[in-house]
Amino acid sequence: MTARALALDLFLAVEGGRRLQPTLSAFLRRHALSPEDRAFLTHLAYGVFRRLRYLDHLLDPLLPRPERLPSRVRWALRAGAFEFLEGKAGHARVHPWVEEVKKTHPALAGLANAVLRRLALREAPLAVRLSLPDFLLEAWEAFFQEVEFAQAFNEPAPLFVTALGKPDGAKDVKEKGERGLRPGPLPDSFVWEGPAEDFPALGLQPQNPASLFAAQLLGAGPGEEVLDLCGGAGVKAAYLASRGARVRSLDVNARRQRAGERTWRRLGLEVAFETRDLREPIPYRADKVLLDAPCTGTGTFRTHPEARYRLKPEEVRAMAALQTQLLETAAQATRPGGVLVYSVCTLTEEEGEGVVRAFLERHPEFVPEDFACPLPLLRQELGAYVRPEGGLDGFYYARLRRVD
Ligand SMILES: C[S@@+](CC[C@H](N)C(=O)[O-])C[C@H]1O[C@@H](n2cnc3c(N)ncnc32)[C@H](O)[C@@H]1O
Repeated sequence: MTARALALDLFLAVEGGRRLQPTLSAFLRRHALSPEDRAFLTHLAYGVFRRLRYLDHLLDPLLPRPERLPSRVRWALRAGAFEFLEGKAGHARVHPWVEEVKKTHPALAGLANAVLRRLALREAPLAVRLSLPDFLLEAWEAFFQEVEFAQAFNEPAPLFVTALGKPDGAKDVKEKGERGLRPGPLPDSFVWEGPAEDFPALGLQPQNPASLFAAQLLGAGPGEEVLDLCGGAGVKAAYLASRGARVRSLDVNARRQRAGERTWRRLGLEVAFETRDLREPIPYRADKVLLDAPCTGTGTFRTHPEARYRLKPEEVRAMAALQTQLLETAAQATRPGGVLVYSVCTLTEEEGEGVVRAFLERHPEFVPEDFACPLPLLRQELGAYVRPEGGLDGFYYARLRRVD
């Protein structure tokens, strides 16, 4: 099977509701592709979904009824249009996609050929050029007073890894420099320049620096007790444990927790996992509490490009309501004098400052603390929003101290 045929299968699977990243990983595991084909399939998959709205904008005027075209043919045209945007020469991009169309819809091969040859750049509104939902771009313009940062969601990112293992793991990793590691934007964060490896065997964990900073912001020292709420597979918990904290990680998803537990055990890290729905109060208290809440994920549109076409405005409100409930549990679990860090990998006002502002009005026993963030920021007023540039995910953090 050609990489192009696999790409079309992948596009159809994602159109059918599957998530791009795990589906692509499964395809790469299942099919024996050459390194060049693996790279091509990956590039095509992310590229097409990152530019989908603009690709349709280029194609639609050339198609009498785009919505009536068989899906597989439409995806072949989108992929051909993506290669056009990338500047690939006509013969190298048109013929292979026409051949793919011929295999399943021979009667449409002529149309595909004509459309791919006639492609031309067209003016488009900003949301179309960036392939983002109108409502989100409007909200960002109003809240951040700019939207240029969103261009970065369509650019590839380096692979960031965090050094785990012993508290001096970063030093060990620097000594492994010959493997192609260079320093990232935070302590213990590195850029991995080689092909993917068995990272836990190297004491490394793939992790975006913006995600790592949420754990670092907690400021948990060796021996300190930490509650990691909505801990998932415990990526942040593992980092905190590697720095000597005693971590209890709670999440409603037992499957995720089991996967994390296996990984962290290999690294010799101890994290106490417990499965709980955190909309209910919990019987634990700690001086350091991290709530890395579920969210709409708009800050991770680079790695989950399909999510932008699925997001509905009402989901932002629904997530903010859930985050508000989870924050109540986190507040109860924070001891007087303790620190509560709230983080989300999204850039909406409602799920960031909105949730925290309403929380502070209900809870005068908490005050927001200023903090320095070494990552580039979009806004720092009540908490901070990370600018998603240079491969960083967009994140929001607030650091709250319980002062009663
Ligand atoms: C942003 S992810 C957490 C990622 C994790 N902290 C990490 O660093 O890998 C949000 C998590 O919230 C969990 N979650 C969603 N609703 C929940 C609930 N009602 N109670 C507990 N956990 C919940 C999800 O299962 C998911 O793992």
